[in-house]
Amino acid sequence: KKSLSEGALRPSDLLAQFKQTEATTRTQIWAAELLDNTVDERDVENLLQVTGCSAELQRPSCDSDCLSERYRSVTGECNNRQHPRWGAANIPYSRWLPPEYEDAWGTPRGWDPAHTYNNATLPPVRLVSQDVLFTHNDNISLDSTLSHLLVEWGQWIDHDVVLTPQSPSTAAFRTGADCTHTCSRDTPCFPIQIPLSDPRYGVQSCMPFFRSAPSCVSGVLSHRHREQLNAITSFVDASMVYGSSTSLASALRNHSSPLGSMTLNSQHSDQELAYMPFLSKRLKNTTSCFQAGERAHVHLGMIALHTLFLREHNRLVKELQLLNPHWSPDTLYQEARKIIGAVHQILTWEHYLPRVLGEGAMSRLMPPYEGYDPEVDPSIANVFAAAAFRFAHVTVQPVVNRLGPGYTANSQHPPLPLHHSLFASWRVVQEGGIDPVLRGLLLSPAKLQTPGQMMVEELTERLFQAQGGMPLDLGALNLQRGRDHGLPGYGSWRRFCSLSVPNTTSDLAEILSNLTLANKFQLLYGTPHNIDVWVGAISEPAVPGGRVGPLLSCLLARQFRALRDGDRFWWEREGMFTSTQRRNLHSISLSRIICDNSHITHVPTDPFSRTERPEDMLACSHPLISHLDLSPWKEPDAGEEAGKEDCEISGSCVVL
Ligand code: HEM
Ligand SMILES: [Ca+2]
Repeated sequence: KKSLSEGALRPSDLLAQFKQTEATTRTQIWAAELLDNTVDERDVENLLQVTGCSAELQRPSCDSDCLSERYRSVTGECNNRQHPRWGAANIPYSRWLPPEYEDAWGTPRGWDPAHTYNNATLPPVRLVSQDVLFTHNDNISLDSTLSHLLVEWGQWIDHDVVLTPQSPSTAAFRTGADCTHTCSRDTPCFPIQIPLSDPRYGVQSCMPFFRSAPSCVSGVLSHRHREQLNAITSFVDASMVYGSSTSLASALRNHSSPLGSMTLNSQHSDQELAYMPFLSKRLKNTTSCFQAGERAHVHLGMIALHTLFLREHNRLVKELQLLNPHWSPDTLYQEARKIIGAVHQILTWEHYLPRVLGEGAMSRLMPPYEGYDPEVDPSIANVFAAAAFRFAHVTVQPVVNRLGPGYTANSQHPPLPLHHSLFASWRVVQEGGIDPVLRGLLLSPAKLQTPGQMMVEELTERLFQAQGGMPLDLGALNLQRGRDHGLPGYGSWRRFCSLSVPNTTSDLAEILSNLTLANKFQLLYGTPHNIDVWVGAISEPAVPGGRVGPLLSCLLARQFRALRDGDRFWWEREGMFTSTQRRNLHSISLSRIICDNSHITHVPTDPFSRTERPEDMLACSHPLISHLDLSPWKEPDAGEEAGKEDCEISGSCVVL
């Protein structure tokens, strides 16, 4: 706690930590960066052979035994047998539209402030953030029907499907300038200029920004432009719990457990319930951080969900072992992982997406499941990672509410400004465990996105401030990231989605149903075509029953549909689960998972809906908070395990 107040880490260090990747990814991006800075084509050929790029560029070989039919690989490789890298960790994002960089190769949009697009220059991103996004913390409207847990679920799923590594170099390649200090654009530094009108002007001349690392395919001569990389599996497979690399998955497992359990924290517990283990390496000068498959310690909401699912895994393996005492630790681990993966797909598609997209858009853009389609590429699209799925940044509350038993305020864990909840594992350990955070998420409403109330100042003015140093601005980062990735402007994406393309301010005012906002955009950008896609998309009024406009519903639905139809291990696919197992899984609820893995005794029937009063919560024993009945997982006596042995040894397959 003490060291946190000493200003030990700068906000940009924390952002780098936020994007921390594993050794496999790091080797690959170092190699890709080396390639990116190699001028001689013959050297490129040689480097491709010898550097960490070979892992990305070679085709993996896929097993065809029955285990590979039954369980996903950790890395996502071979999910699609014809295209074994589709959806896997450490592959480039797919492109739905070709990139529009400032040059043919990969210079970000807005690199040269005088460069024109459609006869207009691009405004500094910080100016857009100040003029369009900035909202005082107390000037927000609350969502009348959705809980803040729904918002957190979005970020949780984001951590399942997207992780863009930033450049591992901290100094400019050409000049050696330190990216955290320089105001010159020199790759990988792409600093965010502070405009004259900015309250920060005079205090700070630039906000540091590191470009996302290039992927190795950028070095392949036939490819011809820069691509960014996804370090984790794109599938909704709970990779943030289990890891996206075999080494991390193995490190997170307790190998001495006969149950196939996950490793737990050996130093602390939450009134007898487990915590995640600590990272073996500490961030410089800070208290310990939790470790999981992915970004476990970034803020209290994520820590709570990570802890919940870690406990749920260990609860499931125990139950499964009681039903099938003959199962090996590996089988128990894999079966629990498979159930947890299915739970994530069900909660996301059945409970989360309909609220975000609205029932109408959901049924139009996400028709009923018709089976696995090996022609569908489930890889994450660049525009989804760098823009579309960031929509929920404008629905985040500025305060993290923490509540005691009975959903009452408690001085041991008071409400926290959001920036005090980031990188604060110690608060969970020292201030009451995960229960107060979960209760806060269940009882707090989401922030409502409105044209005059976009992103709270906790995020635009105080991001990663806790440790001192000049804070970052999440709105500016999102915009700069889109330019760094060469995302085409708003108009191109409207066209891509077969929506009308605004040419004038009045066209835009009609689409946005807001003349003031359209005028602001006109002043900033000069033309609707150039509006950065993220800010244009979040400015559209929501579709009926949803929380995003038409452009976002198109982009989000397209991605989630591909994640469903292109996943060979989709939970509803014939043969994945028996029909009784499927039926039981379908009735799972996040409230039940909270009841089973915390000390919380009362929960809402529907935890993504807003609950106004603690009295509206139901006791965990209430029949509406239904249990997941695991009896269909019981195998008919010993014969089946023999089948599993067969499966592992001879490759013959037994349907569970
Ligand atoms: C407490 C709330 C949140 C904080 C503090 C936060 C913070 C951040 C930060 C610092 C980044 C990296 C920005 C960059 O350098 O480009 C980021 C990226 C992102 N965020 Fe959030 N976020 C929050 C909530 C959410 C939610 C609710 C969602 C979605 C529903 C979301 C989706 C994303 C996505 C998709 C990315 C891109 C990730 C990547 O490419 O690696 N975030 N967020
Ligand atoms: Ca995943």
